[in-house]
Amino acid sequence: MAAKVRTELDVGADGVAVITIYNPPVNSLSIDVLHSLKESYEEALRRNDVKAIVVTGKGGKFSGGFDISSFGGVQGGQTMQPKVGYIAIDILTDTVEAATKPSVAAIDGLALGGGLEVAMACHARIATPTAQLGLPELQLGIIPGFGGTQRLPRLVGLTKSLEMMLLSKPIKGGEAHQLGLVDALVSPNDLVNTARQWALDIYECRRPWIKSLYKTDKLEPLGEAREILKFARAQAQKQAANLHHPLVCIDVIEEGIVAGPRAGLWKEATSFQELLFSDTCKSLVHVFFSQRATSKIPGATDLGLMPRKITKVAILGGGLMGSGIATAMVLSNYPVLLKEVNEKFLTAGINRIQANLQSRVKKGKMTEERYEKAMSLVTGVLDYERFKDVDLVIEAIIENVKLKQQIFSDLEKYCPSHCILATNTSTIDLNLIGEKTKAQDRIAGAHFFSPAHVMPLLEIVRTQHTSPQVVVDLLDVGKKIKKTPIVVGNCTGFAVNRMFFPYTQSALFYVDLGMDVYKIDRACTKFGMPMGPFRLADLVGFGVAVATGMQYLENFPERVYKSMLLPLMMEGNRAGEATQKGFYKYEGKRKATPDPEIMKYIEKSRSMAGVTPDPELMKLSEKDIVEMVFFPVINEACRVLDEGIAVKASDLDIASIFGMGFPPYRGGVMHWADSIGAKYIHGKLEEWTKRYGGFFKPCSYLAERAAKGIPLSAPTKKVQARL
Ligand SMILES: C[C@H](O)CC(=O)SCCNC(=O)CCNC(=O)[C@H](O)C(C)(C)COP(=O)(O)OP(=O)(O)OC[C@H]1O[C@@H](n2cnc3c(N)ncnc32)[C@H](O)[C@@H]1OP(=O)(O)O
Repeated sequence: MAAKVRTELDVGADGVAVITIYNPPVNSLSIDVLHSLKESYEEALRRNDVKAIVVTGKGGKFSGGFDISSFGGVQGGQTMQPKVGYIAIDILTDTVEAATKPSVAAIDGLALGGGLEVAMACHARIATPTAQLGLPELQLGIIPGFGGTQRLPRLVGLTKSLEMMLLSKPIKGGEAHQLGLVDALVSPNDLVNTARQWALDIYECRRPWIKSLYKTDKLEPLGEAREILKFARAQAQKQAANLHHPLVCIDVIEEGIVAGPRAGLWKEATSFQELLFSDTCKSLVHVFFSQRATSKIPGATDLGLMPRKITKVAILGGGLMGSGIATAMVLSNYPVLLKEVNEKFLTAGINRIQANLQSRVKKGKMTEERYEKAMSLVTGVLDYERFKDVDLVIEAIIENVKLKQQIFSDLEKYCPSHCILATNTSTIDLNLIGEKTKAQDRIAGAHFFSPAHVMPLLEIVRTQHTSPQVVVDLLDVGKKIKKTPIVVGNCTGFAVNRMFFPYTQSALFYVDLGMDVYKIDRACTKFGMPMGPFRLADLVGFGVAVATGMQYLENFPERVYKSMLLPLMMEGNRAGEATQKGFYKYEGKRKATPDPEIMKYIEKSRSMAGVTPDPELMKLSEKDIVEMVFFPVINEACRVLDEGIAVKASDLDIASIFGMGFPPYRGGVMHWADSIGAKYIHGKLEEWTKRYGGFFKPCSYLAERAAKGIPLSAPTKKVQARL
């Protein structure tokens, strides 16, 4: 097939024209592909030797949907957009669905977004059991724009279609068949032939010729439909109050039900166009590509290295982190040796893995059989005897430098010479940990986030000595255990915790200055954080927060605010959620209630700090509070970039979303910062430095970019010193 041809038309002796979509890697629907689809259709409709049409995708993938990489060009005005409704109405409704010849979609692999919408415009759909069908457009800040909001409810009913669209959740071929979205399930080998026969059967009136757009049998009666839509609106607002596009999606569906599908198509087309230009869409598309870019690492993944096979993993420490990591590993079928120092701790560790897996069984995410299989992969040990054939060790013991140094020198003795020696430390400099070993090139960080089997981020840390092969291997393990990896350089706190630290630090500072704990948390959650800094401190536990604070104090004394609030509260047996009391009270399961009792600690902390409460702070709006909490985070993110700890700004966006819970629809911390502008951020930090001191001092990277008007995310030309 010539590179320019985007669909291929092949007419068989049976009179069926097979149109194959071809646009690797996922057969996305660029405007070129869509034009070519229209031309292929017109040709098939013109030709007398064609009775019926089959649409399919090349290479076992129907289509991954509209070409997301073209969004930027359209948003920036560099690419011309087709007129409103051209694709959904002119091509898919008036050419494909209204054709005088029947068409059948043959779906293998993916039929997502626009891909599924093309398939739904056909008169029947044949799929393989493993095919994925869905309308995930909302996760990109848009709504389905090729008729999906109208056809999906008519094929599977309102409730199921809302679930699929609002949660951007694809379904497998089997479920699609049960729901009626797919007419038959066949193996990949039989797919196109079955679809050909089906198309001929429709042509010869042996099967019904169905136009999805005008189906009504699956639609709930109007009154019931309105109730379902009302409930969906309430749910959408509850889940993401800052998001507008889910509500637009519901409105568009409603229009089709109330005013008819053609009116629905028009409303869909105009709304799609508007949403494409929204900040939410720009941010979410940025996140889509940034997430895929995290595993492209200069000096590692561009060297042509193949990941080595990791057959056996050992984990040191069966505490919360170690057992979580072990759970993540066995869930992806890695055999795990779990090492502890005594029987009691080992049993506790294994019990934690069991509990993690059992909770999946209870939620219906895992069968008992899978559970047994996963547990059979865990072997508990008390010494290093069985470490002679492990390929990867992950140390997950307490944050004690001396102990870690001893362990790493033991590991060097007992593990084979190719074995990767990784640590899950969240803050300690890797060069310190590896100080007593010679295996410097095999030492790396594999920093998981708690709970490790749930949280999606994996921070892979490399020192100047870590070999590129080790980075490639860890990226591969990360992919296999379904984590989003970011590769960062070595320093205290690495990238994620370095950014995280000022989040709580600034909040503690404002409390000493007179601001209300709960007001700060509320402003942050309204902004879109899953929890504010104080609720988060409760969750992490004050012990961990204070220990981390000490590491920072040692390494970055000039920008650590020495609040006494956490130590004071710990003295009063308030150490966070685990002790049932922290900044909040915890009575029911995880339910946090504000507690006026904390005032006595706050007053003491304020008097020890010797700061005078600032009455100006009481007048701040929620927007101001968010800026005061997050601008120091941006400042630190800039330092992390400047020092070469992170390779690119978009990695920090992903780190902030997956590691801190920063709202993805704001695009991550650096993307958000650029939407505000370096100049404004710099100005504010300067103002606060004058008023409150050095904690806020803007770093040189931020100052320079603000002065020159360069976006904070623009690539830095500096040599990446740490990588
Ligand atoms: C008008 C319409 O209603 C609007 C739309 O259709 S919007 C698009 C709706 N479709 C989607 O949201 C699907 C987005 N894609 C995905 O979820 C996943 O990529 C996938 C499930 C298709 C494949 O996942 P996976 O096999 O893990 O591969 P993944 O690494 O994600 O993607 C492979 C490559 O295809 C690219 N890609 C995937 N979907 C794409 C799309 N719709 N457009 C352009 N490129 C796409 C990725 O960027 C990646 O490129 P890279 O190799 O250069 O990094």
